[in-house]
Amino acid sequence: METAAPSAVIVAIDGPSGTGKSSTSKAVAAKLGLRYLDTGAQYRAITWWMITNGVDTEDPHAIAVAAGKPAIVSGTDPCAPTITVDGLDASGPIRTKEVTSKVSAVSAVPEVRTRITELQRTIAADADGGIVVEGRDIGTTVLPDADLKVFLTASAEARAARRSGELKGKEATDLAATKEALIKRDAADSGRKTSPLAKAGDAVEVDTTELTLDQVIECVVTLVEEKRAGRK
Ligand SMILES: Nc1ncnc2c1ncn2[C@@H]1O[C@H](COP(=O)(O)OP(=O)(O)O)[C@@H](O)[C@H]1O
Ligand SMILES: Nc1ccn([C@H]2C[C@H](O)[C@@H](COP(=O)(O)OP(=O)(O)O)O2)c(=O)n1
Repeated sequence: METAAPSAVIVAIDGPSGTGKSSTSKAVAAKLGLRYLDTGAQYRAITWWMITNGVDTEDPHAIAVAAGKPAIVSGTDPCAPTITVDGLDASGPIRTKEVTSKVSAVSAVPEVRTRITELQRTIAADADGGIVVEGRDIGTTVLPDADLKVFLTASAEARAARRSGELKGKEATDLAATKEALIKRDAADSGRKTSPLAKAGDAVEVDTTELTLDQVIECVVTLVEEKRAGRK
């Protein structure tokens, strides 16, 4: 596996849904002049492609056969991240309830993980100044040599409240249903055989339940700066 230039810092941020991975990673990357990669968006993009191309998302064999077909391209500017599938802007369609309900099944298929993991490693290796990569298995599988690994957690109540606040006005939602869907997705992501959601042994765990987003961002920025100082 190729690695980025020695001065570059690679930060892996993992954790379950609603713990603040995306918001924290984007802000940390923007503050520190790093690139940013949302790996969940890539799994959502391949799921959207399967749905729109008539692939049965409950058939792992059909998913495996199609896994190499879509061209998925991620733009890594933390101030304006983008994702396209076969040249089409997928940033809106990948956030629908349908994609959210099917993404765990699609991302559990080993051929999908191999394909997307390769893309992620290439993007990280090409990020000259360094990158913040967020997901579920970045510290454990995708970038096990990352300079800093952070594992974000928060209570299911806090995570559901954050998510339903976000969904309001877009698609009908209620707190109990959001919490139930979130717990179901956590269980599927943590229980799959290939590269499950897990904290790496050398990750710093940050419980964000009682923290504001700004406090979490500050905490991670400090951790990155400490790592950089330690390498000098
Ligand atoms: N510490 C926090 N306190 C309150 N709200 C937060 C916090 N962290 C994130 N949020 C909000 O919660 C929602 C989900 O955050 P997000 O970064 O998308 O989480 P994840 O990527 O882990 O699913 C967003 O609307 C975000 O603004
Ligand atoms: N590194 C990753 C990132 C996401 N996934 C899968 C599992 C997740 O439920 C989905 C969607 O991830 P995403 O980060 O967009 O989800 P949330 O923002 O937490 O709702 O993708 C994965 O398997 N591995």
